Amino acid sequence: MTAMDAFQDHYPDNVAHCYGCGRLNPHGHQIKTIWDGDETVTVYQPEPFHTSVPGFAYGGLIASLIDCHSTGTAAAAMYRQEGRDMDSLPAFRFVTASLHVDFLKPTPIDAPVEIRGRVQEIKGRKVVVRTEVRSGGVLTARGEVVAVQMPENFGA
Ligand SMILES: CCCCCCCC/C=C\CCCCCCCC(=O)SCCNC(=O)CCNC(=O)[C@H](O)C(C)(C)COP(=O)(O)OP(=O)(O)OC[C@H]1O[C@@H](n2cnc3c(N)ncnc32)[C@H](O)[C@@H]1OP(=O)(O)O
Repeated sequence: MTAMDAFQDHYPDNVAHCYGCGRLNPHGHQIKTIWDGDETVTVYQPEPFHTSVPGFAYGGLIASLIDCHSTGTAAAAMYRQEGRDMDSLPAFRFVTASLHVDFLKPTPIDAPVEIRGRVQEIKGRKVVVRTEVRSGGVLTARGEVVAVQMPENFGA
């Protein structure tokens, strides 16, 4: 893979339909996340229909971006820890066990948001990711996600 490939571009087709991050979901956000040193970065431009209070983004959008940025970060961190290529099998599939968001300031809707994540902990099947959301360089939200490798019997 090249340095600019997004993590989500490597998700196998059968897990590429997520509303937040699936490249095969035409109605979804289709976020793209890359490494920047030890941090991960996603940049996303909200649309006018993501409005909460006019001029500002809906909190659910911000939570969704944090969520999928973090599950992607969790998968990428596992590959990095094991020194594996992101296209190698078996794939590390992560789902969200816990999503915590602090909304610090309103997030403007008319400017790109930048989400940066750092891996806080990797333990067994669990990865904890801390994220910060900025608009125009201003910190507007913080998140913490517990991502867990999807069990074989997921949804059973
Ligand atoms: C970059 C490379 C790319 C290559 C390819 C990659 C492949 C693709 C990758 C990705 C695909 C895309 C996927 C997108 C996903 C987007 C996000 C979503 O919207 S996901 C939908 C919403 N989430 C659910 O529906 C989960 C429902 N919950 C469950 O199924 C279970 O509760 C699950 C799997 C999350 C955990 O259940 P257990 O039985 O497997 O896990 P236990 O053994 O209990 O816990 C493991 C560890 O996690 C902690 N944990 C579990 N639940 C927790 C919670 N709620 N809060 C805090 N910690 C929790 C536990 O304390 C434990 O940690 P301790 O080992 O003790 O340190």
